[in-house]
Amino acid sequence: MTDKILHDAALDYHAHPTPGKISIQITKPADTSHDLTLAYSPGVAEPVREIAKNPEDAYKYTIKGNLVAVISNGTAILGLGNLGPLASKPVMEGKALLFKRFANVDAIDIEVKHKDIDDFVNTVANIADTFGGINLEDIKAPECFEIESKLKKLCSIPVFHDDQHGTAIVTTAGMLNALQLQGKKVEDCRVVCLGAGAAGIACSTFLLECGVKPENFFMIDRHGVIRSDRTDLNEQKKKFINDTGPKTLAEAMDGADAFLGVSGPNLVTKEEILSMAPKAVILACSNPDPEVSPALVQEVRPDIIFGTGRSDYPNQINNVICFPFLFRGALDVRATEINLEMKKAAMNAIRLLAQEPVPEEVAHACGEDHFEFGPHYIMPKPVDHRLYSWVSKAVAEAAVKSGVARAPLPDHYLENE
Ligand SMILES: NC(=O)C1=CN([C@@H]2O[C@H](COP(=O)(O)OP(=O)(O)OC[C@H]3O[C@@H](n4cnc5c(N)ncnc54)[C@H](OP(=O)(O)O)[C@@H]3O)[C@@H](O)[C@H]2O)C=CC1
Ligand SMILES: CC(=O)C(=O)O
Ligand SMILES: [Mg+2]
Repeated sequence: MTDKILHDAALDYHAHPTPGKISIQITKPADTSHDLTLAYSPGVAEPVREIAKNPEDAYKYTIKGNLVAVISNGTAILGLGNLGPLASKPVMEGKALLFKRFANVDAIDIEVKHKDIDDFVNTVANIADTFGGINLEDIKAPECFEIESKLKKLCSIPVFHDDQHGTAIVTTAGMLNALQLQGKKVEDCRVVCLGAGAAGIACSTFLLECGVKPENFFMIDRHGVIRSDRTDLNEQKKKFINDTGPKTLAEAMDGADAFLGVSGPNLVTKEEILSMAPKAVILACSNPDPEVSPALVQEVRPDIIFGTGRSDYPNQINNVICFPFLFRGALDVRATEINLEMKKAAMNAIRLLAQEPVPEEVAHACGEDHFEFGPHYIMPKPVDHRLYSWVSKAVAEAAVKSGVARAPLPDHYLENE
């Protein structure tokens, strides 16, 4: 598809037949005066009184338990930058669409104008009880770290910054699978991460948690490798200081086994790709335009396993493969938070599902005849219905096991055991 055709088709899709991508539907009869007596006055007073006595009853009588707020301030919209809250609305509506389509989670977008971090935090904290969970989205670093940490303390429902943790879960699953296919041991690999923001810091933390050695790991921002001789590092970046040699992206890429891009478009050169180790891995996740073009990598280094954040190339590495299913599991057991155990469970479920035989209908939905675990299929497709049971169940079980569930595992998770 040319850029012009995509531009026109995307605008047409968003504008027609009704503007936007989501709407609200009613779930109870509202046709007769009896229906209205129950739905509104006087009947509605009964659940009001019950919830006033016992706030947990909000889960019983309202949509709360299946409702997620997708909240942004528009400071890091995909890889497009700080374009403000209103411009982020199509992305947030998109996340709501994905929540509903893939995991039957009702989600509503909220775009927040604010003066400072506390203004944003107070706005979100003051409306948090409406929802069963909060998905923070496209909030730039380093503010996102303070925002998430303050909100976690103030809210009794899961607060999850998707660009940090959803991205960390999918990139780690993709990286581990790709390295396995290339016959490389993660603990021996030299890994480069371009991007030290919301996604970069969280992805790097998770990769180190899952076996990458700190001495083999190079994080890079606009000013080069994160090293101790830099005077401009924030506290999160300082955790990734590596003084073993490289100062630039080009130096770090020389001999690297893996590259993770969570930065911006077209930042990696042909020479840098050529200098990577044999059978390397590149996950260029910047949206909508990756750090390096798939065509270039295919042309100069066909031995490299390559993934992007987009759905129109093989190996989509995008947090859509995680967040709908992760929240499904968390909501199903009324988890109070999304902890490390739940994130690891999601990562492993995604990673292992990719190694299973793929139903034909999944391949057909993606315009292909067949998918098989290999260089062009390292991750499950978002349309794979098995993500619902695999990831949600793993997350719910981990929540119960780690003591953050307020409800038992629902029966439907136990049915296939
Ligand atoms: N595929 C997926 O699922 C996801 C992809 N992403 C992508 O990751 C990217 C970053 O998102 P996010 O972390 O939320 O944004 P942030 O604004 O929090 O972080 C951006 C990071 O990228 C670095 N960066 C930007 N431009 C350059 C450059 N020219 N050279 C080197 N480093 C650069 C910044 O460096 P500095 O610190 O010096 O400013 C910063 O560390 C976006 O493109 C986004 O689309 C994000 C989430 C999910
Ligand atoms: C996918 C996503 O969340 C992003 O690019 O910001
Ligand atoms: Mg995002």
